[in-house]
Amino acid sequence: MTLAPSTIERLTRARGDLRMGVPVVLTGGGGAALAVAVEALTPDRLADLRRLGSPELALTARRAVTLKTAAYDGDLVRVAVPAAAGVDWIAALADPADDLRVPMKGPLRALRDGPADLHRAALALAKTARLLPAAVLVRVEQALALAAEHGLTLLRLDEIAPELARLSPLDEVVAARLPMAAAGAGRVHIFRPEDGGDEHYAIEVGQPDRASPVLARLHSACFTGDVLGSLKCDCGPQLRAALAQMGEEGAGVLLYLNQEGRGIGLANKMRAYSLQDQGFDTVEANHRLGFEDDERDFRIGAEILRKLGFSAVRLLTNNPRKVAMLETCGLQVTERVPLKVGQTPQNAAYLATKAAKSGHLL
Ligand SMILES: Nc1nc2c(ncn2[C@@H]2O[C@H](COP(=O)(O)OP(=O)(O)OP(=O)(O)O)[C@@H](O)[C@H]2O)c(=O)[nH]1
Ligand SMILES: [Zn+2]
Repeated sequence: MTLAPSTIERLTRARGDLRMGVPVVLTGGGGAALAVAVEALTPDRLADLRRLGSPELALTARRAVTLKTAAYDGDLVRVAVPAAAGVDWIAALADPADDLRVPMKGPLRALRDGPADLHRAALALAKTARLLPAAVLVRVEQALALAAEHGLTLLRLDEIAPELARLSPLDEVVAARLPMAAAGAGRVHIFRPEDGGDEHYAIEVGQPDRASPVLARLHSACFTGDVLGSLKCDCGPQLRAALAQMGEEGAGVLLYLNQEGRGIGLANKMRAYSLQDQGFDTVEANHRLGFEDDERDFRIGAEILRKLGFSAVRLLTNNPRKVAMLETCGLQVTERVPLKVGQTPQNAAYLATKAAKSGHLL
């Protein structure tokens, strides 16, 4: 009988739990803790956690810079949650929305004793659940009994670490013909990751020859640009120009990767936009939220290309990192084809920041 969920299945379940505000039990390094995502933390849950121990707030080192708190654990900080602090106090540390209005959040007591592995895992899970990278943890003794009694998902660090590091296998679910304005002979393939993550799409134009380099674009989802015609970025015009060029050449492959907001999700991207309205640039906004500039996993694109039988590409991009990552993943990039469309007065500063800070070629 193998009815019990596997590690990958429990990981998927844990992401759902975190999004709903349900605690997840993490064990490893000789200890155990209950973790709740800050974004979904309610006063009742916080009170329940306090009955078990002293809550600690885990934030990334990026967020710690804005809070002017030393990140003793390198990539993260553990802040002691005072007895009088409520959900609002915790949320204000995790979410930069009110940083400018309420700049003084301290004094904060950053913890430095003991390992931070459980906190690190909680932050990794929150990120993959597309939540703010912030979690409240309470150390517990009887982790197994607690999980069993309350029906909580239990994850052992040694079993989830390899899963979090590796690329989840992607399976093609279905493919169907799709005539498009830009390219009549289109075919859409849907790929589904086994870890319950977002599906990704491949749009094949014509019948590209697998024996020679294919004109390819790895396009990250941008709901605001692709669908709404946002003037803040150049995504929509890039998407249409790439399909048009494939249509003109009669062959190509466009991957539409659901890595909205450079991998932070649409809600967090909108939080970043709101910070941009306060005067921060695209990179600073990500950092204030606690993210890296770019949280995308480019291995996904490489894997889908390989699954479709492609080993060499002419890549439509202005981003040298995409070229480098594809090559690291074993795909040959015979040519970088520039894609310069969609410049507007509203996105000039955004594109200049990408060139100055993220190495994009103007
Ligand atoms: N976090 C964040 N994401 C943004 C912002 N503006 C656009 N994006 C996202 O940035 C990504 C842009 O994707 P791409 O156009 O494929 O990638 P790129 O790195 O710009 O490279 P090329 O377009 O290939 O040159 C999309 O996922 C957008 O949703 C922003 O201000 N903040
Ligand atoms: Zn965009």
